[in-house]
Amino acid sequence: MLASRLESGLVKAGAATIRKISVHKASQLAAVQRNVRALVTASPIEAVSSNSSKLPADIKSVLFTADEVRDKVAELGQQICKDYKGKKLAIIGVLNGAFIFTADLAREISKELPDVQVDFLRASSYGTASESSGQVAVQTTSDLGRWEEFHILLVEDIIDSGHTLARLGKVLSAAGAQSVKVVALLDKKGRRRVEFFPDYCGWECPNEFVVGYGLDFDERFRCLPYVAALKEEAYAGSGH
Ligand SMILES: O=P(O)(O)OC[C@H]1O[C@H](OP(=O)(O)OP(=O)(O)O)[C@H](O)[C@@H]1O
Ligand code: HPA
Repeated sequence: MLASRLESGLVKAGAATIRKISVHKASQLAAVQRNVRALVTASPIEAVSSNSSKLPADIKSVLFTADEVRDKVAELGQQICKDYKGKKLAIIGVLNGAFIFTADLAREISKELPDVQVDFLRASSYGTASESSGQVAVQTTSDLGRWEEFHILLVEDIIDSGHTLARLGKVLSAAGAQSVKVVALLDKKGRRRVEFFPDYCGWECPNEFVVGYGLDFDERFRCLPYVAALKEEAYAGSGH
């Protein structure tokens, strides 16, 4: 009798424990499912940018988040589509810094203007320093004469001293395109050495050395999904 009461007590206690465990497991499972869903639906960009504790050591702060950059690129793309409707448009990205901006902008523009053509040229004046040398080395990837019937939009990540775009303007106007305009994601107006005004601009940029979304310091940080200010100590002595 005692044994059977004990047994039934244990069975009841066991059932309650199992119920408790299953409720606990179910809520744990739901939490895991929620996390997995969030990871699957969030782009890698959102996953990184929403967690500021994951900023790389040399990064001071995020100036423009991945979401803000995406919205800005969409806005610029829509404006460009309106302005170039019915025209033969070629967008030419300035390597290396504008490689991500050019790719994103091209996809945005091609929603409305599917015949937009894309090319790149390389311009470099900084080397491993953070101050422009003023000597802009330009390399084209194709014969610029092919753009004679096109309206060209140069795509830049940032305008700083203005040396790069002043030089590229001269190179491209010699190519005989229908028109040459410039879209820059960032404009550091306060640092101009040569007068230059972009036709389209994402944001005015504070006087900080910025990296991410294509922009580098000494070839680092280009693939960050946001635009961030570098800590001064990271570039101290390099001239900025
Ligand atoms: O207005 P400026 O003073 O000329 O500076 C702007 C240019 O400087 C950077 O390029 P960089 O020469 O560093 O080469 P990169 O694009 O390969 O990083 C940037 O990507 C712009 O192209
Ligand atoms: N960051 C990266 N590249 C640059 C900058 C900057 O602030 N200014 C000019 N080239």
